[in-house]
Amino acid sequence: MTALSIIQDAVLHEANVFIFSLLAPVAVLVVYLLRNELIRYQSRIKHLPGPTGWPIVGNLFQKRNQVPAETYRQWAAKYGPVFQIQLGNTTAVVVNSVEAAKKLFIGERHAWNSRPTFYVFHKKVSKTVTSIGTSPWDDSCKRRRKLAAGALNRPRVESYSPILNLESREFLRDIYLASEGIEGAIDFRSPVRHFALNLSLTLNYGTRVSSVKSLSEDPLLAEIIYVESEISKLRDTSKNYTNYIPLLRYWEPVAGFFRLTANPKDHAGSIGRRRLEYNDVLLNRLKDEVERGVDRPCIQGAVLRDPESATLTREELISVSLSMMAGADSNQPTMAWAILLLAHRQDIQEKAYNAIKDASILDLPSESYASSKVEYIDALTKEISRFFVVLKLALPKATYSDATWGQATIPANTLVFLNSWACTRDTTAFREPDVFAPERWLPDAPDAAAHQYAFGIGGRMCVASLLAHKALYTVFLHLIAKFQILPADGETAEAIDPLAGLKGFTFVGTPRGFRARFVPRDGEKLKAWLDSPK
Ligand code: HEM
Repeated sequence: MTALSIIQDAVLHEANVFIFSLLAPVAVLVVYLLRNELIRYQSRIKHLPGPTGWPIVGNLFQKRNQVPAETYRQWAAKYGPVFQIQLGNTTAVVVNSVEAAKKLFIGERHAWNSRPTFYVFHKKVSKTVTSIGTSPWDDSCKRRRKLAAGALNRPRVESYSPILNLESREFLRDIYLASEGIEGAIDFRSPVRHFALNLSLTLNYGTRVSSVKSLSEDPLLAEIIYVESEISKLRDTSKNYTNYIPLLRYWEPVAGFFRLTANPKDHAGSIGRRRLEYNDVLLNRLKDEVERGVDRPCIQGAVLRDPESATLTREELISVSLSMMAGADSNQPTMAWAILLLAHRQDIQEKAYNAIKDASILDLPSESYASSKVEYIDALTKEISRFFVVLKLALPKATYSDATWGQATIPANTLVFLNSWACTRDTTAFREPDVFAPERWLPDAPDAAAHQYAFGIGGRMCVASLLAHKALYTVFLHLIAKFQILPADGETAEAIDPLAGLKGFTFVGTPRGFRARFVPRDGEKLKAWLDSPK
C-alpha cells in the first residue's frame, strides 16, 4: 500500500464519519416524526368528525388571526356541535352548543366531570398541590370542592355583603383620586386590580390592601401580583406548546443551556414554589388569628372552623386557598369590559342610572347596596358576563370515564373544551345573541331562565358564581350611582366588540382598552360621601 492510498483511505473514512454524523440525527428525527404521526393518527377518536390538521402541530396554529373559541364555533357549522381537534399530540373534544353542553355536562355529568393534567402546569408548576379547578376528579377533589362550595353558598355570600360594599367604595375612591385634577381619561387598571385583589384577600384570608400605592410598594403584595400573573400565563392552554408537542420538551434544556430563552432556568417550578410560599404566609397568619379569636369572617376562616376541614390534609387546605386566589383573574377583565361598555353605551348607562334612581337606592347608605335588588343592574351584570364571556373555553375539562357521543366512544381522560363562547351565541337559547341587551335577563323576558355559561356548566361549574355575580353587581351599582363614565378621546366602538376589542388571544379574554373618563355625578360631594357613606 502506497502512502498516497493510505492518505486517500483516511480522507474517505473521515468523509464517511462526517456524512454519517450529519445524517444519523436527521434519520433519527425522521423516524421519530413518522412514529409520532402514527401515534397522532391512532389517537384520533373513531366516528367523531373534526378538521384534519397539519403534521406535528395538528390544529394548533390554524386560523391564528382569531381566538380559538371563535374558530371552533365556526368549525361547528361544518363538523356538528361536538367534534374533535388535535393540538399537537393531544386529542381534544370541543362541545359547542347549548343542547350538547346540557346533555353531556348535566345529563352525563359523571363521565365528563374531570380536569386534564398538563405537562407545564402539573409537572412543573404544581407538582405537589393543585387548585380545585386544575385537579382531576377524585375523592380529594370532591372533598375540597365541597368545602369551598360550603364557604360560598347563598347565606355565606350574603354575609360577605359588608366586604363587597367596602371594596366597592374603595374602588370609587381609587377612581376619584386618580381622576383628581385630570380633564380627560384615566388608566383604570390599577383600581380594578386593587378591587379584585382586595376582594380575593379579604374574602379568603380576612386581610386587605389599604391603597393602590401599596400594590407596588408592599413586597408581599407585589409578590402575589407577579406570581399570579405568571401562573395565569403558565395555565394558558392556547399557549404553552410544550403541553402538546413533546419534541419541544427536548428543546427546553438546550435553549436554557445556550441562554436562548428569556425566562430563568426552572422558571415554572420557581413560580409554583413562590405561590405556595405566599399562601403559606397568609394561611399561617389567619390560623394564628383564628386561634386568638381575632379573625375577620372569611372563606378560609369558615373552612378552618368547619369540622370537616379537620379531615383535610395541609396540601388540601392550601389547594382550597389557591383556588380562591385564582378567581381574581376572571374578575378583573369582566370589570374592565363593563367600564368600557358603559363608557361607549350612554343609552345603557342612562337606563341603569334611572333604574337605580327609581329604586330609591341613591337615598340609601352604601352599606345596603350589596343586599339591594335593582333588576336592571342585576340583568346588566348577567349580560356583561354573557356578552364578553372572559373564559371563552371555560376551564379545560376531561372525561372521567369512557363517554359516548353518537357512534363515538370518547376514552377516559380525554381533554374536553366547553365552548362557552359558542353557547352564549347559540340562537336556541338566546334571541339575537350578538346584541348586547340586559333586558333579556329581566323577569318574564324570553331568555330570563337561560343558563349564562360565563361560569361554565355541570359538576365542575364555578363554585363562586354566586359570589362573583354579587361582587360585580355591587361594584357596578356603586359605580353607576356615583359616576358618569365617558369613553377615552379617539377610542372607537371597536373597544367593546368582544372579539375585535380583545388584547391578544390569551385564555382569559382581556380587553385592549384600559382608559375612560369618570365624572362624579355629585361633583365634590362624592369626597364627603366616600368618607362618610351614609
Ligand atoms: C367574574 C368572575 C369569575 C368567572 C367569570 C369565573 C368563571 C369560571 C369558569 C368558567 C370556571 C370553569 C367552569 C367549568 O369548567 O364548567 C370556573 C371554575 C372555578 N372558579 Fe370561577 N369564575 C369567577 C370568579 C371566581 C372567584 C372569585 C372564585 C373564588 C373565590 C372562583 C373559583 C372557582 C373555582 C374553585 C373553580 C373550579 C371548580 C371546579 O373545578 O370544580 N371563581 N370559574
